[in-house]
Amino acid sequence: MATRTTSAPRGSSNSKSGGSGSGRTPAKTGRSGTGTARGKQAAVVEPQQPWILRALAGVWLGIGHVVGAGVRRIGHDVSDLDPADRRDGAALFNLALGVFIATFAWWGFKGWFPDVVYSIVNGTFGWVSLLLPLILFVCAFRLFRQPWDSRGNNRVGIGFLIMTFAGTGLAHIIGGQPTVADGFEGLRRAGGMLGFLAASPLAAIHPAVPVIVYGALAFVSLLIVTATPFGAIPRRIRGAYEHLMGVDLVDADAQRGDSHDRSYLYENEAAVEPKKKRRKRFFGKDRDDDPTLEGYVGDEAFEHAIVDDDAPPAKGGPAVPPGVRRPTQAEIAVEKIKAAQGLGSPKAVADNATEAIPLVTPTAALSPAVPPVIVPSAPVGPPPPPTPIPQRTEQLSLAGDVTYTLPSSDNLTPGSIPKERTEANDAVVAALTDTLQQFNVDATVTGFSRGPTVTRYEIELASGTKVERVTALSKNISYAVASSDVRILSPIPGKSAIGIEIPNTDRETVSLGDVLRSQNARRTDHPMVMGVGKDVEGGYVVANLAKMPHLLVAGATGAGKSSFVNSMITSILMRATPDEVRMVMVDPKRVELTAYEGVPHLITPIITNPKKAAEALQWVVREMDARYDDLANYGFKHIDDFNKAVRAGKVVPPVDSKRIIKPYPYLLVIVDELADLMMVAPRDVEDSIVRITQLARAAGIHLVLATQRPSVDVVTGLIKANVPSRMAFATSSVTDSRVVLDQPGAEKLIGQGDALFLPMGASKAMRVQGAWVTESEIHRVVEHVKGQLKAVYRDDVAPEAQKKQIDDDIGDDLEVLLQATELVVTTQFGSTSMLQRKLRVGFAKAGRLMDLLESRGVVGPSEGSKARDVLVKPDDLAPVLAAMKGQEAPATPDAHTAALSENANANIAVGGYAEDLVATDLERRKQVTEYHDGADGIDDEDEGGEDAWSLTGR
Ligand SMILES: Nc1ncnc2c1ncn2[C@@H]1O[C@H](COP(=O)(O)OP(=O)(O)OP(=O)(O)O)[C@@H](O)[C@H]1O
Repeated sequence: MATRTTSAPRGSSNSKSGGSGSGRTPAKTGRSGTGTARGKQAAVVEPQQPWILRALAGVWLGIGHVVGAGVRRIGHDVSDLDPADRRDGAALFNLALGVFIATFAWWGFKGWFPDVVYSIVNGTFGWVSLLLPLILFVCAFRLFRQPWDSRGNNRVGIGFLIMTFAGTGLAHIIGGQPTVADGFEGLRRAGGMLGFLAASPLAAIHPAVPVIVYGALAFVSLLIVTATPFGAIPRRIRGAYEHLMGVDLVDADAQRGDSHDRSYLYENEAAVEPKKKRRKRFFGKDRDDDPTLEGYVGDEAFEHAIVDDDAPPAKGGPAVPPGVRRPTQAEIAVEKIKAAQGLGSPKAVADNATEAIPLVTPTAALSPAVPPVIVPSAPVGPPPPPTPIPQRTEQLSLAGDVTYTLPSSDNLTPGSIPKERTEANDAVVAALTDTLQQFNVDATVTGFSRGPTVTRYEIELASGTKVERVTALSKNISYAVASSDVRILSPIPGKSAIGIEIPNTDRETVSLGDVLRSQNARRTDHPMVMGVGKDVEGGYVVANLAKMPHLLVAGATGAGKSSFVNSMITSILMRATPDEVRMVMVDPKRVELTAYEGVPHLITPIITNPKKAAEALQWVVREMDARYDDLANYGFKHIDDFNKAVRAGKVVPPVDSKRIIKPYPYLLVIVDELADLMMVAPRDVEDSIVRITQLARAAGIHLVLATQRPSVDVVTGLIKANVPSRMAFATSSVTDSRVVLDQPGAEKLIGQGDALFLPMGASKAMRVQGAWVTESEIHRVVEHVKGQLKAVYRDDVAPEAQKKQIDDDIGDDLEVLLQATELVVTTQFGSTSMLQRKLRVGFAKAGRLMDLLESRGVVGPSEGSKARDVLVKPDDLAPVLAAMKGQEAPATPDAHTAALSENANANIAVGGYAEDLVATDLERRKQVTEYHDGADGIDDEDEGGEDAWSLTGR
């Protein structure tokens, strides 16, 4: 692409970023560590080494830095290299070794030590050892000047190795193929021992074979060292000719403008580049430092598998008069967009911009003269019209001929029209491009998609630019856009681009009504579908709770959990009848879910007591077992199949059973603060949750667990392993984010409904802005559903749930206190020692029980060693016991009768329910629970193959 060929010079960018440190991750990190900090450490001698070694290393490095500073100033000055990138120690070693070999190989120095080394080097490589100093000098030069270019350095090193090997083979043939038997002198004058070993086996076939093989290998090694692909050889030869003869063939061609390579030169204004630079390029010298080399077709072939396929001007295109520069692709692109903007048609602008964006050069994009040609990647449309959600007539007749209408969508008000692009976005684009430019990162902002809370800006890198160079800038970007909540996605899933998510200074609220009226929400009438919110691209996100199948919602206080839970419950109330979905709500905070008290979808009053909540979870386990028994007895794998068969009349109870089999509704269990439950009964709660989550999917039972304390003692490993879908709102620490999502990210969210949604099966979390539903909307919906049906609660879910809490001072002693009361009242004898004996408790406990009895008015005050007066008559025992249990009054059979008749009046089938009141747990397992009112409601068609979540169009 032109963006790449015409990008800012890599060499210069690297050289200029020196000193910043954060401007890039050094190339050597691939080998030696993770970035600048590590690079800096690498220059420091390990502390455990003896001081003498540290001192020597320090001296060596000091000399290396001095020599390196000089070498970096030769020619094109690269002395502002980042200190963390330097590899002066290694470079100095190459240089010193080269000088040392040159002393005897080139300058004939004598002495025992040079003689020994000479024998080794010359005996190994023959006369090729004459080239070794040169090779080492080149390596040292590269290491001093381009230490960050590890790939380039490796390439040159490998090229030289092959060249040396091939050279010794050829030298062996040229030197007359001496053998070991002829003595070492002969080998030294040829290719040394290495040449002998390399060439003699091939020469045994035919003397021409090693010449051909090593000749070819030497040629290839030359191409590798100079980074010349085969296709670029003619150009290099032409460059050599030009250099030798002083003719500027390249310019002449460029003016004709009819070749691929020449087109590049037009784009890079290379037609006017000084000859000196082109000469450098030909010799492969400084190619990484030479701005004109960037993108030179084929130059990078050894380093980059993908060769740029930029569209050059067509062959034989219109000639450009000498002296007139052909417009670059980028300029053409910008002109196109300008023209489209002139038309005033947003579509034309978008079309042309889409076409043009890939062609915009960084220079064009960064130039203040040219406005950033950036459009939202996915143009955002207006919210769905507030048309009513279609009524689902087939599901609305409840058992007993009750007509139930779902709440009208008018109850949920439409949100504001989302904006595609605002001034705030333009300001951020300018700040981003400016930051990239300042740090010489060869990348460009190619587009953005504006979501309600954050906008994701897309950055494309030029060929050869490391992703880390952008990610390392995260703090600078935060600084530039004045936001601490910058999140970098590398890459954006499914795109070769880096995403930078930056909060909108002008954020928008996502109305639940809009989400539920969106296309995807309308496409299915599955009763468990909820409106989640909007993603970063502005698409509506809806999710099927039945497919999740269990969800963990976590986030710091005030991050938006309760609002999410409200949206979820309201979605269910808007879309499902009580026959389709029943709910158990646990709200230890006591305030969050009170608005839903009395909705007919509840099977028990909202549970606020954590102890009762733990019991309710155990009830859910029993309910699940009962459903499983039914599935097993009738041979079904999923409750949906069972329900289908029931509706088709294919499920017949045993002849002697009075049971009426009805479809099971989905059961949604919502816990608004898991931490409170885990505090009172961690083991029981965890056991129940794990059992439910492992099995409940097939039974149509789904859990939603919300917590503001996503620590490991609340969201234990076992719970996590079994709750596959996660919704993370802003967390207070990265640790919390890891607990919820197994990855960081949630700590960077900005609260107020900003969330990362990781549904089951998704590998990457999706950023969404949660749907928002106001209290008055909730009130309207709840009034509608309550106005049609009264809630019919089961007693056995959380028997004490609707009753008063036991007094704190009784604590865990309720059972024994009841026994003591019974004992004292029936015997009318208030003695502590009697309690000790009869209840088998210690003196201290018996004394405490007596104090409790006194505080409840059962006995009088202590009278020394005498027994206390008993103030309650045996006839009044029952109300006293009830009061101690926290009950208003003892439950009477009449209360049940009244409830049952009320249900009957509401035409709800209560047969199963009445039976359950008398059934023991054991019997229940056999008989199968039928707390539900009998429904014919789950529309199974909608479930096939549908994902747990999906994005809609707008
Ligand atoms: N989806 C949303 N859209 C807009 N604003 C929201 C959204 N969700 C939450 N907020 C804002 O954030 C505030 C706090 O949200 P919420 O009460 O849901 O937080 P929470 O996580 O439940 O906190 P806590 O744990 O203390 O109850 C809300 O009062 C509202 O102003």
